[in-house]
Amino acid sequence: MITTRRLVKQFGRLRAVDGIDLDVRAGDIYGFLGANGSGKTTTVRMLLGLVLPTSGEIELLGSRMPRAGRRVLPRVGALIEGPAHYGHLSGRENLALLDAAGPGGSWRTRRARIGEVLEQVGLAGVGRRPVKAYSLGMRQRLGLAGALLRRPELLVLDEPTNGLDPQGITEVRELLLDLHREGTTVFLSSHLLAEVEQLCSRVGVLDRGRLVLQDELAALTAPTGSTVVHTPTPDRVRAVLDGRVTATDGERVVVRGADPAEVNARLVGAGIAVTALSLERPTLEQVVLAAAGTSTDRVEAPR
Ligand SMILES: Nc1ncnc2c1ncn2[C@@H]1O[C@H](COP(=O)(O)OP(=O)(O)OP(=O)(O)O)[C@@H](O)[C@H]1O
Repeated sequence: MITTRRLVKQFGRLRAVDGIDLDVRAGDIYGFLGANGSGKTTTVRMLLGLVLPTSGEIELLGSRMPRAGRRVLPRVGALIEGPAHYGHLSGRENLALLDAAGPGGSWRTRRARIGEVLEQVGLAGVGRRPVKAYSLGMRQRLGLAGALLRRPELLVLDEPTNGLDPQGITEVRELLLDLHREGTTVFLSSHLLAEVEQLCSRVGVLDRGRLVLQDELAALTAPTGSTVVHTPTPDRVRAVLDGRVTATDGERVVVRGADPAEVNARLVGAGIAVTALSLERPTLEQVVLAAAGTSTDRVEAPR
C-alpha cells in the first residue's frame, strides 16, 4: 500500500526525514509513531505528493509518487494536521464543495454520500451549522468525513485524534476499526504510545527523521519467556522457586519459564497464595525506548 526507499527530506541544514524505508501492507492499521518534530507530518506530506522529496522513492498503491498522483490519490483518503474548511459554510456544504472539486463520485449520489459520512463521524446532527461554530474536535471529525467521501482503499491520517476529548478519541478509534473491518488499510501518525498500542497491528517508530523500528505489534510485544506472578509473599516464592526468580517489585515477581500453569502448580502446592499470573511481555513503551534511546522520552507515555 505504501513503500518508500531511502526517502529523504532536507530543509536547509535540517534533515527532517532521513532515509526511511516504510512498508505498509494491505490490511494493516499502521501506527507511525514519533515525538513532535521527528518528521511525521513531513513524511505524510511527501506520501501524498504535497511536498517533493529531496531524494528517494515513494510507491502508493503500487504506483510511483508524485508522478501517479492524479490516478492514485482519488483512492486515498487523507487527513493532515489542521484540516482547512470554510467557516461561514456548514459542514454539509464544505463536504459538498470538497466532493465537487475532486474526481469521481456522481453529483446524483452526493447528498446521500455526504449524509453517510457525516453519520459515520458522528456529525449528522450538526451538519447544517456553520463550521466556525464547531469545536476543534468537530472540525477534526469533519476532516475525517472528507477523507471518507470516496470510500478510500487507504486512509492516511496525521494525528487524527488531535484536539478530541476522551469520548471523541474512543469514537474515532471505533470508526477506524469499523473501516478496517470493511477492508480499508489505515496509516496513522501519532505521538501517543497508548493510542498506537490499542489500535495498530503494525508499528513504525521515527526518531529524529530515522525509522528506528518497524514490525508487527504482536512480534514487538511477544512473550519474553518469563512468567509474572502476583503474590502477597514474594520472599516465599523466591525460596520455593530457587534461582528462577529474576526480578521482584512489591508483590510482582518475575519467574524464568513460560509455563504459568507449571509455576502456579508449584506455588499452590507449597501453600503460597497466587493473586494473578501471566506471561511477561514488554510494553510498547519499553520496546520504543530500547530502539530509540533517550530522545523518545518526548514520546508521550501511557498514563
Ligand atoms: N517547511 C519547512 N521548512 C523548514 N523546516 C521544516 C519545514 N517543515 C518542517 N520542518 C522541520 O522539520 C522537522 C520535522 O517536522 P514535522 O512537522 O515533519 O514533524 P512531526 O513529527 O510531524 O511533528 P509534529 O507532531 O509536531 O507535527 C521539524 O524540526 C520542523 O521544524
